[in-house]
Amino acid sequence: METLSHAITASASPKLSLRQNDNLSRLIRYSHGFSSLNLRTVRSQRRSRVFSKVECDQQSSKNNIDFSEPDWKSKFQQDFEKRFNIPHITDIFPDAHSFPSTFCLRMRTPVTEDFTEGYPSDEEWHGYINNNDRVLLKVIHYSSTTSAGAECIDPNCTWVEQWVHRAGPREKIYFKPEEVKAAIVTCGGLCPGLNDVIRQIVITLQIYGVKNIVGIPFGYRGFSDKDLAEMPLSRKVVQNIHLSGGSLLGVSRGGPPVSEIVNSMEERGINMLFVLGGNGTHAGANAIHDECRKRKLKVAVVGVPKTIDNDILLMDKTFGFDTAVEESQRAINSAYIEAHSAYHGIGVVKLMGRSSGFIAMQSSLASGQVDICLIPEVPFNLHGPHGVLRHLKYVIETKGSAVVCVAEGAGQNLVQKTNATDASGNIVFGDFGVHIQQEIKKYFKEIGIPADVKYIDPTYMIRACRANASDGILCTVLGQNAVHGAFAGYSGITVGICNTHYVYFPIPEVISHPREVDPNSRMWHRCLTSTGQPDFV
Ligand SMILES: Nc1ncnc2c1ncn2[C@@H]1O[C@H](COP(=O)(O)OP(=O)(O)OP(=O)(O)O)[C@@H](O)[C@H]1O
Ligand SMILES: O=P(O)(O)OC[C@H]1O[C@](O)(CO)[C@@H](O)[C@@H]1O
Ligand SMILES: [Mg+2]
Repeated sequence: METLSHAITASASPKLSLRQNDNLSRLIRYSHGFSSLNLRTVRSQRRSRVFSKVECDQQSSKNNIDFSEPDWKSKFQQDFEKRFNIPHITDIFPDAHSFPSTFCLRMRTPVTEDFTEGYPSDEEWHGYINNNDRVLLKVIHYSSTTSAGAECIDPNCTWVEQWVHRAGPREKIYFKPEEVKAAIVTCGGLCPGLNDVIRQIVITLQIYGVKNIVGIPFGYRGFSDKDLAEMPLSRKVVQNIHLSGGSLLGVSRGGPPVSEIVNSMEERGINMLFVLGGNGTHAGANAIHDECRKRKLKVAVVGVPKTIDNDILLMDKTFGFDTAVEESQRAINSAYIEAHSAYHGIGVVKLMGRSSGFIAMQSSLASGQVDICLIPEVPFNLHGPHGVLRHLKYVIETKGSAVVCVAEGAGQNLVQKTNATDASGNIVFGDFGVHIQQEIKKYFKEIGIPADVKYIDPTYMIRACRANASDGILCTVLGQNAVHGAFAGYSGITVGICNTHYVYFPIPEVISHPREVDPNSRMWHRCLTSTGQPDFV
């Protein structure tokens, strides 16, 4: 189905200025409420077309939204509620029994006995979340589509409350702890905090009374590779794992088809699966959830979004991102010291972030030492009167040294395509860091100004480390909430932080496309204010 946003971005007029790009991105957001879309397509097309209001109107009618109808807002909200409904076991097992929760913090001792005499509970305790509790997804009321970062639904930017489900322990649970076999799997690239999340999932499962907990080694591959044995997990095993980075279970890209994964889950008797990973992993988790439903299996599949790239939609941030930004400071500071101590020193730092520039933007903001920040979401020229190199010359002439921070995915139109993909099918990028370093050297040679260029690529150092305190807390809450969601009978969901509150999202809504830096957002504008860089097109 061609979605509204898709259609908006579907055709082209090459090379937009930063301001034009801003307009387009604002209007993409403008349509976002109605549809999901493939952002890979949008990103490549986003720079290629200016959007008109007439077209928006045309498209909105295509999507059965007529803003002139007096009740369009309630229709939108009903549609939103449907989209953000979180799948529940009772959807396929209407007669599924629920039980009083075994999760009760008033219990004096952890559950170690069998439940032969019934489940322990404390009727006085009121620490549960009501299933009807909701959290506001958007908290700003923009009065105009021209407001910075405006995310509008209709041309008047009408305030429309959008509610999502609050995460946390429920009073009724849909799994008997003694019948649960829970499995945890970590997929994709490494990310600070994976061990913290594994640890909290295990600890919380045990508090519910689950004894059969296993780790699946090396991502989805662990479901199919007969040489990889599942790892029994307990509080004792995970007690100190958060003190080091990486994943106790190991990670991998690629892996078996979904049907094989579900076959393996059936063979092993897994009825709760916790999946830690990024957008690819979540696409897999959702497919596993669908397959389990197709086979009428009473299984809860719950995701915990993991990515240093911060490219998962709708959440304040993903765990590991803060730590990656913090680690990046060392690279930027080294680049600054090298550049500052050299005659006409230029430090270039390349930071990870496959298709989203969040790490580069936030790291530049945090350091205060960056003069030019280049991210994939904002087009730029290297050469020409408004190009990066001309501005670099100006910085050298006025400040004596400069620091350039580039995101891994920036400037891909300027480097040779690799035509390679990794085991999961992700495109392997050309090395823009090396390219810009060479271009800077060439340019200064050509104009006859000496320049001492130092290139730093910290690569995996920003993610192969232990989570910082703030990520540690985030991981703790997300891990616990993942278990609460599974026991509450939800499946095909993921946990997130939304306006500082914790929520459950249906998986498809957070991965319909990778989240990107909005060039019209206040945060990008703040970054520009901080670096002092101009528009490079
Ligand atoms: N559309 C999909 N359907 C099913 N499985 C998928 C899909 N996309 C990716 N996967 C599987 O998910 C796993 C992880 O995917 P991927 O390597 O893209 O990492 P990711 O979860 O996006 O994390 P990262 O942020 O580190 O890239 C792989 O095992 C891959 O096979
Ligand atoms: O571990 P790999 O496959 O080299 O992955 C690198 C990619 O993973 C990430 O760290 C997370 O998606 C990206 O920033 C980076 O592009
Ligand atoms: Mg990914």
